[in-house]
Amino acid sequence: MNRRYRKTIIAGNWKMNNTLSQMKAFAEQIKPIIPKGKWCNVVLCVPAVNITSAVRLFKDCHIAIGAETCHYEDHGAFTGEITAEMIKEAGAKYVIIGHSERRQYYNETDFTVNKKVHAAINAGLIPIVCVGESLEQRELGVTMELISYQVKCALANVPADKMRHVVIAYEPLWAIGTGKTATAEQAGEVCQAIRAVIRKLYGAHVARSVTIQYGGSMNAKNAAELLAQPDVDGGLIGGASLKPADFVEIINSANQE
Ligand SMILES: O=C(CO)COP(=O)(O)O
Repeated sequence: MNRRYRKTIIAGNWKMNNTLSQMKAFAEQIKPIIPKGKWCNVVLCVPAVNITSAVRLFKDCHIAIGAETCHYEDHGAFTGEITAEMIKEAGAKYVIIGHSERRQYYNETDFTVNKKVHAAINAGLIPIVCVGESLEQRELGVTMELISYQVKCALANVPADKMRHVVIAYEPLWAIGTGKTATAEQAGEVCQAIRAVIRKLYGAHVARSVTIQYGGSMNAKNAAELLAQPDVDGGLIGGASLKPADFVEIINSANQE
């Protein structure tokens, strides 16, 4: 019922996959099968070099485009990096911030995640902020504390009126690319806890409006069950977003919710 207050967002995270020609082939395959009168929002986050082409290629089928990271400064001597404004001008609407692979391999910290969230908002992009615990942390029983800490850090000094344009993605590290999905109950429980943190920070009205996704081995088979959880408002999908038929099946599951 609360879904009326917020958007369901199915977002693919292509990571370092799909060249321009592979993306063109994907677009050809998905166009005839993607549902038309959809009400969930569909996003593909693609490698930065392909953002402009992706915007053009997927316009007809109403797929919005996102980047996979951005820098937190608005310009400067940061060889190889790109700003949120560059992403925005390239035509993207979203940017993933703080993905666990960025945290693990590129020294992304809760502090830089917060700076990037601000950079994204200032540029007019919707940040998809990733949080999630490792298997060790889950086994130690500190999942909720950790998630709460990550959410609070990411949203530090973000004013309430900007929260309508912030998406949180709960991605347990042990479920990413492993084929091991969180149970619907586990996903629902943590997404509910994230909403409770947002409620404490911003009040019930804002908490009700924020889209919270689940990510981690979501696929055509398990999507419906995960998306049936009242606090799971969509998915951030890696592997299955590379296959047009599977991705469409996930979109169809979301449309039925
Ligand atoms: O990291 C993810 C999305 O950001 C999840 O990846 P998989 O769906 O491949 O597990």
